[in-house]
Amino acid sequence: MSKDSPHAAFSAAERHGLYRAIFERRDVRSQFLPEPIPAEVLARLLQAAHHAPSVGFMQPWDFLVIENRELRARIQAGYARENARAAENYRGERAERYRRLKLEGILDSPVNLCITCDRRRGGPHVLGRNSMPEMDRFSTCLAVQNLWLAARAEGVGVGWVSILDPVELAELLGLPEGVEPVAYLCLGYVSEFLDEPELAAEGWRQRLPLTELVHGDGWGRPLEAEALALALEGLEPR
Ligand SMILES: Cc1cc2c(cc1C)N(C[C@H](O)[C@H](O)[C@H](O)COP(=O)(O)O)c1[nH]c(=O)[nH]c(=O)c1N2
Repeated sequence: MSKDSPHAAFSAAERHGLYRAIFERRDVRSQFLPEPIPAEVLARLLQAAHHAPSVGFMQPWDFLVIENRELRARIQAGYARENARAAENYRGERAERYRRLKLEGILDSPVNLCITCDRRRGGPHVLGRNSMPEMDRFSTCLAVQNLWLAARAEGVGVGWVSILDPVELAELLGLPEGVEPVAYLCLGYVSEFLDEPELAAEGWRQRLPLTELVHGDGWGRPLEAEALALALEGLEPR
């Protein structure tokens, strides 16, 4: 343990770097640059993803690195169809606003990555998955987040596209039975990382106050720990 890191904490500079990645990570759709991501950088991102926690150490993920433009164009066509369907959920001004949002960068980014969940991995009895079988999907999401944060530290933007028919996507990617697409991601360097989520900047939805989301000994009960309540109120707005 080093002198400036009691209780095995990181140094102040290291902590700063980690929190920077967390607070400055963005979902990127509009700011992709076409230049390729060097193989060493992409390899580091995949390694970060592979070091995510997983239920029973199941490691249910696989990573499909998708470069072929023709395949990506077919995936984007599926997006366009699904997005038109999604737009029908809105009326009037909200519908107009929805149609103006750019919600994918499938062809603008130099590479796409599909992170899948192999529900069969580790056999029928995975430690920790007996009562909550969905834990494999949640584990896969943690791999996504590891990659997303590491990418921010590397200056690489990531955009998650979920406006896709999972059955069609699985077919296009030749996924075997029992393997599901969890995250379809667009990756590339960017012209800028926005200061706030694009949906907030576009006036679609704002970040909720954290103080309203932290409860005490039960839903809706106030925090017993007064010091924590005060500390939450004292946080700098982000
Ligand atoms: C599971 C999941 C699925 C999606 C997303 C995220 C996640 C976690 N997001 C990105 C989402 O809109 C974004 O994370 C929030 O708006 C917050 O912005 P930042 O990520 O903080 O920039 C997203 N964005 C988008 O433009 N098209 C999409 O289909 C999706 N799908």
